[in-house]
Amino acid sequence: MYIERLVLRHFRNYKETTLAFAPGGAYISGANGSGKTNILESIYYLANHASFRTTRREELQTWNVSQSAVYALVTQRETGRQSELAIHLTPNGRRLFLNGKETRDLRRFTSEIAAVAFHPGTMNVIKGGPAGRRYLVDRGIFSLQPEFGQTSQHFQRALKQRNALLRRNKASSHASSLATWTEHFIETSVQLMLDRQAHVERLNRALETLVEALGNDVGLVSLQYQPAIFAKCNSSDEVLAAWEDEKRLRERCLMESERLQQAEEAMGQTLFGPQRDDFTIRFRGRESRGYASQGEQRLAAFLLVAALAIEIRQQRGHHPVILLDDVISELDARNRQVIFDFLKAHAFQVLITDVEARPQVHNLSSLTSLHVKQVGGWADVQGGVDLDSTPHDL
Ligand SMILES: Nc1ncnc2c1ncn2[C@@H]1O[C@H](COP(=O)(O)OP(=O)(O)OP(=O)(O)O)[C@@H](O)[C@H]1O
Repeated sequence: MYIERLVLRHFRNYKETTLAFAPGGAYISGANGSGKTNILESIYYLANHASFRTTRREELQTWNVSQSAVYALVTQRETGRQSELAIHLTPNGRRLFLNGKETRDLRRFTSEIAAVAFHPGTMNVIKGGPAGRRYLVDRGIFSLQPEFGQTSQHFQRALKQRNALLRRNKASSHASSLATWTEHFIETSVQLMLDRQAHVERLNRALETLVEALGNDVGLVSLQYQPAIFAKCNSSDEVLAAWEDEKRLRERCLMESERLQQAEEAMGQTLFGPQRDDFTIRFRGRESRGYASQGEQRLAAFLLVAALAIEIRQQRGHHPVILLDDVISELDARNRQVIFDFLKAHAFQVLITDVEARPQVHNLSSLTSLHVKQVGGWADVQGGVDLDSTPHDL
């Protein structure tokens, strides 16, 4: 799919702006702070219902404004079918609209649009702590299976409830409700872990194919899932057996809950489960955080995003939009070439931001040029596809 038209209404520093994009995408230039990333963020938000730089929805809305919206007219490349998607941000939450009608069917909505982003924060998956890696994996699963949102919500609720119980002092009813919530927590944990494991296996297969197709000795990137419940387990046979039998995974969780019971009661929080999981990212067979150079780490992080894009295309049947924020100037010529080779090999729509307008320098002539500047505190966009060539009222 590609975005043909995008309307931003009171989204960050956009008051009321309509943009038209070519199927190949756009090279968006502008000074620091002009509003380039805001365009990419709005598309990512529409597709993923989350921003890649904040968890606070209010931050996306123009300061002191209570109603904001992002609209997109998207075209499915394969069939030419068009649909109109919108997210309204209100003080009571977000509302989704598909072809002008409000919908709560997240699966139907997200089947129309997909987007992946590579931005400065993506590097946290390698340089930062486990939370960033869990986020990368969980968001990846959500992009492929929107129903994963429910799995994750059920798990978070069970964790919150169990933590609340652990914090309360021991009453006679406490033990039985803790046992009930432990059982529920383990049930939701096992589902989450199985989804994570399946996603890692899928991504590793995609990475292998991707790296082979790119050739030129790019270097293999792979992920290894490290569930916290196995941290004290010395037998790899036991770990393998647990992945093959859900019952054993449950038993392992229960063993951990018993082992950590006293510590949990003393600290008033859950000390086992997937909220403590981690993933190892390997580049050329070695742990990338410790061994890979800055450039190699950047390349590894990009390849993880690219593999997800390929998986989305394969599983959902359409091409996601690729959002590259502020990363081109950070790469050396060789790594840049890897990215451009990847983009050339697939018919993705790509939006690239850069402080300077230099699509020709990078041989990206299929992209139209947009330039963003601030006028009176608002973003103003010049250039791009002629709006009259896509006559639609959004
Ligand atoms: N909620 C908001 N309401 C109004 N303006 C906002 C809001 N959030 C951010 N801004 C403004 O948006 C601008 C930042 O936009 P953006 O992050 O897209 O910049 P950029 O062009 O990508 O910059 P850089 O090149 O530095 O990455 C800043 O001027 C900031 O003050």
